[in-house]
Amino acid sequence: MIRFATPAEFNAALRDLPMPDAAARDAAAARQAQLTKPAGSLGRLEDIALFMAGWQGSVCPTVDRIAAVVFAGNHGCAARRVSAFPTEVTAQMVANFHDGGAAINALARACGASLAVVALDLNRPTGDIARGPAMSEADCLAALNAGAASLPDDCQLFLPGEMGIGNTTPAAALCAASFGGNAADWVGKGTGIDAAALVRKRQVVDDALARHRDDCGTAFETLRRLGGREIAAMSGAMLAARHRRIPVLIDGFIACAAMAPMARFAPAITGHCLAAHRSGEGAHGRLLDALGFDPLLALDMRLGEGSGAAVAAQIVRSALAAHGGMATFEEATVAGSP
Ligand SMILES: Cc1cc2ncn([C@H]3O[C@H](COP(=O)(O)O)[C@@H](O)[C@H]3O)c2cc1C
Ligand SMILES: O=C(O)c1cccnc1
Repeated sequence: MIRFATPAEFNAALRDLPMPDAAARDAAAARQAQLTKPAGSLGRLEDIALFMAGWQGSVCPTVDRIAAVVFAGNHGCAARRVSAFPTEVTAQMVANFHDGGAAINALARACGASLAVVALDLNRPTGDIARGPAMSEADCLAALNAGAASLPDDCQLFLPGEMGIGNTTPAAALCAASFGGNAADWVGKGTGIDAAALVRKRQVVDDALARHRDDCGTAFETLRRLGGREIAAMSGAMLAARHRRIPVLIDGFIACAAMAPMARFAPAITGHCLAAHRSGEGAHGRLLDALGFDPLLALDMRLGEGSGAAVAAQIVRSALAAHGGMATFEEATVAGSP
């Protein structure tokens, strides 16, 4: 199991990324060319099947074991009233996840995913990013490692999710530090804030950028200064997944923001990931573009929790069902192209 003992080890793990199995991908492409359909007629389902073949190292990849993990954390900057909801909701929603009543519970059940919940020090919010770093080195490493340790052993597709009142604020700051621009480019309405809260939220992000931007020289330092525990946990989990060649479906704005500092310093990190959807959060389209993702869905969801990833997992299942389950022209004695 991968573990990051120091910030340098985390940054180094980003430089040494395994690549997909090109031979398995080529074999899957050759099979696809034989299936009883016009070439390319299953569109992006065909791309998904090849993506999964490469990462699973198999001509007919399968996706029987899907794992969703929701990471939860609290944020110092939430005291600045940047969310439409109070911070107690984070812990209350964790209880709801355990009781099976949240959207991700229902959507994970629907796509056949297991669901685990990792609550990270909810009674100890991060530091206010407008005034100082979100986390100490030790706190940030602990969060990264909690994420890396959360991946089940035998998982074939990983769906990281998050819950943390206020977390679209650090997410916006991470985007600006990683890809440029300021609060006006990256701050959106989150849970549905009013105009006054939007002004406060932009101020927090601009203050945080003024304070930290020049010190964001590595992925670790960017996450430590501007992130949050559940965000760093998603980063650690997605990086650990790469080292185990487990493909990832990335959810909405916050999950993509967890990828942003890693992608800034190691653009190849996105290679084992598909973007599940474009969420309703205003800047998510811009973030997807910056990461080089073309999302599978656009359903105006803006929830988080991994909910969009769980919906998109059904598309991955369909892609592999077609790829593995269809007959070839020869098997079905259907005439191929002349
Ligand atoms: C009941 C409830 C359930 C949620 N599940 C996800 N979020 C989402 O909303 C939060 C981010 O928005 P903001 O930055 O505006 O606080 C995160 O917790 C995110 O996961 C929820 C929010 C609420 C209120
Ligand atoms: O895009 C998301 O995942 C999102 C947007 C708003 C609030 N919570 C999550």
